[in-house]
Amino acid sequence: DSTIKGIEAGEKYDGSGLRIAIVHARWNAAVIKPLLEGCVRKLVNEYGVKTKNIIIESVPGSWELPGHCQTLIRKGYGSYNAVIAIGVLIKGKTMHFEYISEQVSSALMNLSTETSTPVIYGVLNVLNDEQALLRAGVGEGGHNHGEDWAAAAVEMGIKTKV
Ligand SMILES: O=Nc1c(NC[C@H](O)[C@H](O)[C@H](O)CO)[nH]c(=O)[nH]c1=O
Repeated sequence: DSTIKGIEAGEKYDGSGLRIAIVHARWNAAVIKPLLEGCVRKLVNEYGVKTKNIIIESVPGSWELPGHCQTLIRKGYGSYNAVIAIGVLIKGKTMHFEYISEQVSSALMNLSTETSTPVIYGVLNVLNDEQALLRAGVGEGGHNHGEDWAAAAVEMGIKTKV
């Protein structure tokens, strides 16, 4: 899968010295659960990040992700090497999806560029449940994007470590 090769190109990263925060929404919990599990499993088993250095917090929905990531970065005084924001936006019958998705995406990007902490974009923007579950590794031919976000967090956490 080119996504995996693209993210994991380069040397094997040692995440044992990293401290990573994961902020996840609770909306669409059936998809959030495998994404979160896949992400943590990859951090620990593949990159050696210590479980005591993985801080996991939840927020009601994706709309709350940027604000809480900012709070953790500010409260942590730069002690997180990376923050992973996980959310699942599923298009409904209204324009709600577009308004949330657009704002959340740019807010997370701004947070990443305005602070010295890499903010990994772990928000699925999909049209239906089936698309969401496949991207959480559930179902035939699925791939768990939570694993990719873990790889990106470790790489960027190491590259920005002072
Ligand atoms: O509407 N759909 C979704 C959603 N709405 C709630 C929103 O993020 C926020 O929590 C509330 O508006 C309160 O501020 N949040 C999601 O993560 N996924 C969705 O698919």
